[in-house]
Amino acid sequence: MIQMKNVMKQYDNGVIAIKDLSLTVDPGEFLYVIGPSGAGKSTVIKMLYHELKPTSGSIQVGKYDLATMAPSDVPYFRRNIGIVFQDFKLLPRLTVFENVAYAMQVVEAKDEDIKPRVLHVLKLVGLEQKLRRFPSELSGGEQQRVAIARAIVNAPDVVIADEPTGNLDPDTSEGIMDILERINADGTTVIMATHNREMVNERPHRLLEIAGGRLVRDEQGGSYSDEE
Ligand SMILES: Nc1ncnc2c1ncn2[C@@H]1O[C@H](COP(=O)(O)OP(=O)(O)OP(=O)(O)O)[C@@H](O)[C@H]1O
Repeated sequence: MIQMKNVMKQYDNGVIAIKDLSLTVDPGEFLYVIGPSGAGKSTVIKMLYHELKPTSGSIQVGKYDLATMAPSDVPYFRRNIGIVFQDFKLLPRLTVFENVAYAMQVVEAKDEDIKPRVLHVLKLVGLEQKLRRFPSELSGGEQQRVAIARAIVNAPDVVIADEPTGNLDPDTSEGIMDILERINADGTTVIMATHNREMVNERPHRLLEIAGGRLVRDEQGGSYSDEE
């Protein structure tokens, strides 16, 4: 379902962030991407959702070849991928309900489908009581729940999360992980970059470690020790 082959990424300033990365992810996997600061984790994540293009090599996500995808295909590709950021990136002037509904409106979902689906995913993340709140009236954990609801509202095959618990305290992070694992248990592939050692060790999943722009470890249920 996801295949990266000999991917290299060089930024305009000459920095080679990813040197030669090959990787296959099967449908329904839960994958952590770990590594020290500057290792290239965000670069990989951004290439997977086509925010960045590889300088060379190929990336296949579902039926899309991201190196050659026509611009007109990008919205269709994005529909099938949910993205969660460390800083939530909610629209501040929209309510909880509207933030999630907006993700369906941009892919031109039918009006009559939007309300029931948005209510369903907000219930799934435990926010059915806060539909009319604005992001500024929510805790960080609640904002991240809205962001996850938004990421899954179009029923994507893949959810990609870049440090989703990076701004949250340990208890709140547990709640976010519970939700991501529940989504994964329903069949959605989850790919998550993280620095959170405890989380990785307490909830073992496939572990990819990147260092200096290369994949240095790919291990099912691997642990993340202090030396890394
Ligand atoms: N827009 C950019 N332009 C130039 N260089 C960049 C850019 N973004 C990242 N880099 C460089 O690419 C390398 C990899 O960065 P990346 O953000 O992918 O690392 P990371 O593993 O996600 O780090 P962190 O854990 O700190 O978020 C670093 O050397 C970084 O300085």
